[in-house]
Amino acid sequence: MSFMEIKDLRVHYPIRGGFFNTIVDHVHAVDGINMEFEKGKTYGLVGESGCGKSTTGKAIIGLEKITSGKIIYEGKDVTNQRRQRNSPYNRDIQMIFQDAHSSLNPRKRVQDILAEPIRNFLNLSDSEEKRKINELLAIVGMPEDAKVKYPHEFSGGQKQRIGIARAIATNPKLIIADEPVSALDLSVQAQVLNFLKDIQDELGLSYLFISHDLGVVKHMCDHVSIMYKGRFVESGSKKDIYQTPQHIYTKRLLSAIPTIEPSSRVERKVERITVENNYQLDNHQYFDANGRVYDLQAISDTHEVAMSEIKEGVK
Ligand SMILES: Nc1ncnc2c1ncn2[C@@H]1O[C@H](COP(=O)(O)OP(=O)(O)OP(=O)(O)O)[C@@H](O)[C@H]1O
Repeated sequence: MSFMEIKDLRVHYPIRGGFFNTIVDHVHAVDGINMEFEKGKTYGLVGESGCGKSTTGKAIIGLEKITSGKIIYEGKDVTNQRRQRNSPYNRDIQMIFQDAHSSLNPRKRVQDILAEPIRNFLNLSDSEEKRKINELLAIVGMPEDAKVKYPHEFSGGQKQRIGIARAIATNPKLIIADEPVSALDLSVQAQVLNFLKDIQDELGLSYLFISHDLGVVKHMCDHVSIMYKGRFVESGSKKDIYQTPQHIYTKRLLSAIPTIEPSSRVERKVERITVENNYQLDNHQYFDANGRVYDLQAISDTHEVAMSEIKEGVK
């Protein structure tokens, strides 16, 4: 049973120009997407830079204006309530950002950063608030004395943990995680991802996990939507998307995931020999002796994808 539905969501940004700075066109950043969220599940949103992932997340939480479409939360249309301070929707849907540093107020101590959502949404006494702050720090694995420090006194991974503590302060149902680990070192990435999974089980959270990295999404998500130019080209369970992708764009994205599996490394080497026997057209394409053009990203990976990318070419 889903607790939230996104229906035909569109966010179009006006492009202004001309002498009078009038609207001359629109960027269709999000162009008619549908989603459903169930408790305790993680939903991946994947696609290349500029395809509309962040705009989707921001529109859902209310940081971006929606051009059309609806958000139904627990059976109610909340599309126009998203920006209302202190609404149940604002309490239950939280967000964590790629850049934990700039999302934390540098002038506030950790205890004040964490107290803000608590004061906005939970009616606690001073002593209960202090207890809640200690509890949040313990959940995210930070020592109690962290609360008297400022954000700049922490490492990137620790700052992201503080961002997560702030997001879970209101006991949310859904956390929108926009590239939450892409600014972190690889070893810290794994720690934060595993930690997000642990608290998901403990707190019964759902995530909308936004990333350009299909490897990370595979590790985290139950359901995946592939976004291209504001639309979903394909959506399905993790198994569907990774084992039997249908859309050529999904196949291309999958073929670009680096692999450390020895058998795949041999396959790549064979492909590279094939590439060397062809002629390079530019940085992105090769053509073979018959004048057929291959996409570089595709040809450097599995043969199956390379074949499906063949186009009529110019020799
Ligand atoms: N405020 C804005 N005004 C006009 N266009 C915008 C605005 N914000 C985003 N866009 C455009 O909307 C499109 C989608 O942007 P968005 O940031 O959602 O992409 P993304 O998939 O999250 O990319 P990235 O992974 O690089 O963050 C892009 O073409 C972007 O240039």
